[in-house]
Amino acid sequence: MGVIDLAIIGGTGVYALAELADVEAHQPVTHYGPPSGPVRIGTLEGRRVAFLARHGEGHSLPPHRINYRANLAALKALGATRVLALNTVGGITAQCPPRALVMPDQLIDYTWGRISTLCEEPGTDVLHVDFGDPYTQSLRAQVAIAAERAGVAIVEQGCYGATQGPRLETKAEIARMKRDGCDLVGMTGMPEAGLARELGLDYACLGIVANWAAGAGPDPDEIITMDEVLANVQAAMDGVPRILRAMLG
Ligand SMILES: CSC[C@H]1O[C@H](OP(=O)(O)O)[C@H](O)[C@@H]1O
Ligand code: HPA
Repeated sequence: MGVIDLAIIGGTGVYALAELADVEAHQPVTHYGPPSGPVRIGTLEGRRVAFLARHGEGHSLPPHRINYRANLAALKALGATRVLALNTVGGITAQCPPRALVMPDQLIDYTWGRISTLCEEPGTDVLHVDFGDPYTQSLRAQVAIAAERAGVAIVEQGCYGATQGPRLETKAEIARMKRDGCDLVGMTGMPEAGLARELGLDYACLGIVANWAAGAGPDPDEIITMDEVLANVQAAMDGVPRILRAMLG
């Protein structure tokens, strides 16, 4: 098993990485079960890169049904040590408008009922990992430098609020999250980040802002549609391969 220079987890609207060459599909089954779909390993800028679609390539898994443990364990078993998570998000604060790319440095977990740790089964070691900075600072720095080199604007700070979904939030929930200090809202940021830490993986998140969160935009009564979400993700994704190339090149 060779080294993987970078593993990418794609979220809503990002089901493949077209830039990868010489792609091979791997179907690992982990101690925690199978991941969301095949892990596709190919080359980019001459480096080995893995890609996994978090919700499955046909987007068949809602956020609370994703086997986050299997996804991360599969990437690790295949040789990944650093993981860049792409997360489609709603923007809550003014610096996070639709189509912005935002790399959070903090998160708040509002999810419930998900398996959120490796220490579930009897006999496994009890882990109390440090999580004060939930994203790996060195990887965040690499992404920031790459974005600058590539000339792609990203917001380098923010707090990601992870909600349970799959429904979107109420205006009151978003107002509370804003008071709590959240800049972004998504449904998959946890337990993924916590599990990555337990597995000893470097992990950072690049949030792709797809919409204003409920009540947060200039028109507080705007209805959030999947058409809007997917169109904005597609537009904002334009800069992501350039960032990846600059990270790897
Ligand atoms: C309105 S789309 C909601 C859906 O998109 C995000 O997924 P991901 O983080 O995997 O890109 C969000 O968390 C929800 O799952
Ligand atoms: N809320 C939660 N998750 C999301 C949103 C949102 O508004 N947009 C994209 N993913």
